[in-house]
Amino acid sequence: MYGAPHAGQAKRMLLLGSGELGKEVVMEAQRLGIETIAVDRYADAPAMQVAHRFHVIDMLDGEALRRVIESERPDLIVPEIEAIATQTLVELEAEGYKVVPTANAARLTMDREGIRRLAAETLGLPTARYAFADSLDELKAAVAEIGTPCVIKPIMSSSGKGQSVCRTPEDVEASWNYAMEGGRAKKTRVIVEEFIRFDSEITLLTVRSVSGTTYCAPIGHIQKDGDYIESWQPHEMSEAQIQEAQQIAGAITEALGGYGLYGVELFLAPDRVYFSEVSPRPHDTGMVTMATQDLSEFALHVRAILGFPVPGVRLLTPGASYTLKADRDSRNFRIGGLEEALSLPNTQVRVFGKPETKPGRRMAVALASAEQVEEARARAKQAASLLRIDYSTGSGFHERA
Ligand SMILES: Nc1ncnc2c1ncn2[C@@H]1O[C@H](COP(=O)(O)OP(=O)(O)OP(=O)(O)O)[C@@H](O)[C@H]1O
Ligand SMILES: NCC(=O)N[C@@H]1O[C@H](COP(=O)([O-])[O-])[C@@H](O)[C@H]1O
Ligand SMILES: [Mg+2]
Repeated sequence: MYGAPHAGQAKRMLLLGSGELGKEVVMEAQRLGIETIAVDRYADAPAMQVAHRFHVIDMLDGEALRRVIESERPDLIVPEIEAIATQTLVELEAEGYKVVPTANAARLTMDREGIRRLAAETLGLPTARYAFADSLDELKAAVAEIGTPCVIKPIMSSSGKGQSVCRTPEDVEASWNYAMEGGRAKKTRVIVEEFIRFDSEITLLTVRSVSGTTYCAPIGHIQKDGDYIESWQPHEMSEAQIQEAQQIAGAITEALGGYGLYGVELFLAPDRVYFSEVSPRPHDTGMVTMATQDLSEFALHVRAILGFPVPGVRLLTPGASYTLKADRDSRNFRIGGLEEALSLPNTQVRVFGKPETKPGRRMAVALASAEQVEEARARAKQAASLLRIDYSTGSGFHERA
């Protein structure tokens, strides 16, 4: 039981990170009458535009994080990105705050080392071979140990930022420099991973709730430069592969605990399924569920974290998503082509409302459903290709249509 938003007995949810995924979480929470507070490092972030109120802080600053949380006293703290002062979340949880799914899950997934060591060393799950390095010299030694090609990533980054494939020992320095520019936190540590030649890769959305653990139909996806551009559901897999994937997802999510939706990333290789990483929150490739499932990944997350039942998830139709990305820096742009994109049957568009473009920044996504996955993929791709970003060289003032 809880009261109305803004009333004394409201249930308050505070999001740490306010991107496109958080925006949908806020909207789903509001459907259940929750008071929502969005936090991020910049103003006008997508979730801030739909939340009851917002705060702009550096979420890696533990003191600033504590101040905001103590001033809002939320019932639920919902991490939406990785780069947060997670040690402060661990302390706040010990003081009685509820962190979703748990503060430890946020802490372990914040850097690639925590989650990789848990998966590979504690749980014995199959992963790419890996090593860590804190300097260029250490990286050279790590690459020699793992061999080339290998993938080099800052331990704290997401959406492929700072990630590169190192094909020969001569590439190591360029990979190191790229990682140093791309990491989100001021950390110099990187992970080197064996390059896995997989047939395909999937996200297995896994929901932990009072009703137990439920798996969504597998989502296939394609990544470019470490960031997703296209996803579809269901991804065709053998029964044996599905069993293997669910076993891995069950093991890692049980170890992280709590209630909520997890996005478990897996590589499907001819000989086995590899664990790659896991988000203790809705996943970008899972945006497709807005077009395919009775409950989207966002609705599922909200239900689970509020302690409500999730008796099951139904896949209503095959579907696909395709992203629209910017290619340059601008604060003065317009997104167009919705008339054309939406003229395609069974197509939807989400425009995130980010105030600024950057090279590679995801600004919108096209969603489509169809009787067959391939048809949905073609339709989502076509819809996204009809969307466009116009970069005005005009006055710098917002133009109002
Ligand atoms: N060891 C590997 N072998 C082969 N490909 C890899 C490897 N590691 C990563 N990749 C490719 O790069 C993509 C992004 O890697 P990863 O998920 O680790 O990065 P990320 O920055 O955490 O991305 P996101 O935040 O979008 O999940 C993977 O989905 C996969 O396509
Ligand atoms: N792969 C993780 C992911 O997709 N996260 C989503 O992107 C936002 C950051 O976008 P930005 O970098 O464009 O601000 C995050 O806030 C989250 O919604
Ligand atoms: Mg990933």
